[in-house]
Amino acid sequence: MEGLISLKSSPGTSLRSFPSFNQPPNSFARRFSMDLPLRRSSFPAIRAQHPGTISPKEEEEEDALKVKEWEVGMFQNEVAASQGIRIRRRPPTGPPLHYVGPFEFRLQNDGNTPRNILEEIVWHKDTEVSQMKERRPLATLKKFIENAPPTRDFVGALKAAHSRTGLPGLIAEVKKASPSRGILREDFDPVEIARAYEKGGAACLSVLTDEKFFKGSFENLEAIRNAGVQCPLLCKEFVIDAWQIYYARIKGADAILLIAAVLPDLDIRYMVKICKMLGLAALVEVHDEREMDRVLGIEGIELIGINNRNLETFEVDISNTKKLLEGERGQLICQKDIIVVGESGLFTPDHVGYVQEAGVKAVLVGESIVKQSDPGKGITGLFGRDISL
Ligand SMILES: O=C(O)c1ccccc1NCC(=O)[C@H](O)[C@H](O)COP(=O)(O)O
Repeated sequence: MEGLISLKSSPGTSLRSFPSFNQPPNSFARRFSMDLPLRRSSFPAIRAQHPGTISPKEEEEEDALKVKEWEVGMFQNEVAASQGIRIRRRPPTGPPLHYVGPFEFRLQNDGNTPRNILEEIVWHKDTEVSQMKERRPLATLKKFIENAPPTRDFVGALKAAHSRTGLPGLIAEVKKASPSRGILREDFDPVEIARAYEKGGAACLSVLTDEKFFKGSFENLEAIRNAGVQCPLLCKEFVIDAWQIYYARIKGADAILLIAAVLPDLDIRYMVKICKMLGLAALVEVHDEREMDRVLGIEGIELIGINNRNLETFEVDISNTKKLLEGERGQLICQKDIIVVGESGLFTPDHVGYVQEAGVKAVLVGESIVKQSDPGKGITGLFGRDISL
């Protein structure tokens, strides 16, 4: 457990028992992680419609639910840590003071400061997603899905491009900015860039939907889909909740990213199943051997991305792809017929050749092509030849 929690009773009050965070994770955590946000969402809505109609008892219930939700966050952190995941799902300081009633609540650890950029993104995402869920509950999303156009075959498009060109199939990224590089392109028109990529021979596109850190959006994803771009689309998000997968499907995604550095095994298993149910491909991203071994232990994975960028330090090293595909891991990947995508830091035909030699059948590239005045020609530069033919 991260640090110590001290609960001091205020004068004249007795100390209520507070659940231990070291209880084994069980259905409790799962139940709350799925149901709670939906139940919570009704409270603010009711309050908005009927101001002043929430009784003290209901308010107490709402607070109790928020406390439970915070406990779940702590469970999730513990489960994740046991799998070597360093990213904590939520800040360790817990719910605001009034949620714990009469107690003074303090954490004696490193407080609310994220340890690295990935953790900062995840903490922000947690707040963002709960707000989005309140505005559009899952039940509403499910209705939209019934009328959504069918998904396109993301993995099939990569395989077809690889067989056609003899080169890794390209997932070209529509990326305006990044935490490590800042703004990559000032005159950023997502649809124009997507069309240029398609014309340049990209098999699939990756569209960043995170607004705060990457200046992307779900509107960009939707606009590209509605513009008639044929390449299947990857929703490049920081998924922490199954709700986001449903939302991505509605906004036109054909595939979605799941990051092993953020998601415990059980979440990956569960989310991969949801993706299948919705007709989406899941690109499960790993960065080190431990993450690769965890993901290889999960049934039903068709697509693994090896990120050459360490998302905690920004360090990029393309030899990471080779390292993770050597020996038994590479053999197991072949046996399981998994397509591997080499991600990040690819700028030249030599780089592409290097990761292809290591065993990838696809590459995911952003910076080197999005920065070119004609991103389609950027693709020709990246591969050393025109791959649209
Ligand atoms: O790109 C970043 O700075 C970054 C920081 C923190 C988390 C994720 C980040 N990038 C996501 C990606 O991995 C890349 O957008 C993608 O692989 C393309 O990389 P590149 O070709 O190097 O732009």
